[in-house]
Amino acid sequence: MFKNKILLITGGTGSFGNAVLKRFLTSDIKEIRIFSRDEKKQDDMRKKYNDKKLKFYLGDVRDENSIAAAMRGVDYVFHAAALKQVPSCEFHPMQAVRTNVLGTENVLNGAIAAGVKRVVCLSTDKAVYPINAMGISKAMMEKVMVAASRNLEGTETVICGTRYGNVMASRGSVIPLFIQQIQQGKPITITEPTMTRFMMTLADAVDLVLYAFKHGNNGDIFVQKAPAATVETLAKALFELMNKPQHKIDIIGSRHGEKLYESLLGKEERACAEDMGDYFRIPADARDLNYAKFVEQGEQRLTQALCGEEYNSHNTHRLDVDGMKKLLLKLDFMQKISLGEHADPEE
Ligand SMILES: O=c1ccn([C@@H]2O[C@H](COP(=O)(O)OP(=O)(O)O[C@H]3O[C@H](CO)[C@H](O)[C@H](O)[C@H]3O)[C@@H](O)[C@H]2O)c(=O)[nH]1
Repeated sequence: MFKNKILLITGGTGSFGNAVLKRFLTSDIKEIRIFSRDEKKQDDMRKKYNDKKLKFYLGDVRDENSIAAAMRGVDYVFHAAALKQVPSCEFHPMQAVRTNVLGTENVLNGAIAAGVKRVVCLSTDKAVYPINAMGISKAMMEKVMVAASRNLEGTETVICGTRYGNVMASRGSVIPLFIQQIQQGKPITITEPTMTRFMMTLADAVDLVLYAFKHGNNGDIFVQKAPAATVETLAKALFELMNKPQHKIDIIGSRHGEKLYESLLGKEERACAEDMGDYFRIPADARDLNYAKFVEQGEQRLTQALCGEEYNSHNTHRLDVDGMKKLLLKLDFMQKISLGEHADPEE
């Protein structure tokens, strides 16, 4: 199916890039281009995979020229390059704008100019009703993506997106942190016990992007249905899996730009979203910029949406401690930890 095809992954040295390319390396794809600004990680990947299908492109999504060079001949793009850390974006919001918003514009322009067939842009639940700079910049990224998708008549390009929640056990996230604290005999630091987060594995995130890749129409955003848990439930599940039921907890209060729960679909979006079983598809609003529709006429369906319910980590399926343990044990990382072995966070 991928014979003679070339895939470009922006931000390809990150955990998503590593996970997705493992799936493609075993396909009949001709070439996978890893585009990133991290020379050291590229070098590590080159050695680790040692595969002729992999080509490395040093560049930055902020730099159009570097994108143009990498895009030549490309068929598909997964756009994963982003500044993702909430705290650092909070202190440097213009850096988030440059990479997440303007960088996306550059990637899309480059892809359209090069005649790329499909582009999937990766977004996050933090882009829904955003309150922090990272989420705001990703919400703008989605708007840039949807707007670009409206101007593709006469081209071969399809541009769509995905939104996913926290990736369980990703580097720097709460699961490896709690595990380290437990292993070191230190109290675990809970921000707010009732705070909920969607629980997704890295494999789920890759599946979602591949689903969007196969099924996406111009301007669609795909969301995976996922369970959620409170931080307290997560902590108890880890205590039980690590045989430390009485481990001490410190409550530290929430951090910069944090929400009590995350939303994967706003209520306005949920009313328009198509339920596809494991996924929701949010189609782009197909109306044109006819001002009368916005100002004088309105639309019944959208008015109803204002009274609807969003899809968030408080109202999705809620995991109890046993459910959380089961999900955690799906991760190789967690299986090793529960056996007392060393394990690195999910790549
Ligand atoms: O010491 C801690 C750290 C976190 N948490 C809580 O654990 C949950 C998850 O925290 P993470 O830090 O794992 O994830 P966040 O939801 O805060 O978001 C993180 O993951 C995102 C991607 O999903 C981005 O990378 C973001 O920058 C990064 O902060 C949150 O409720 C948080 O308050 C604690 O209770 N104690």
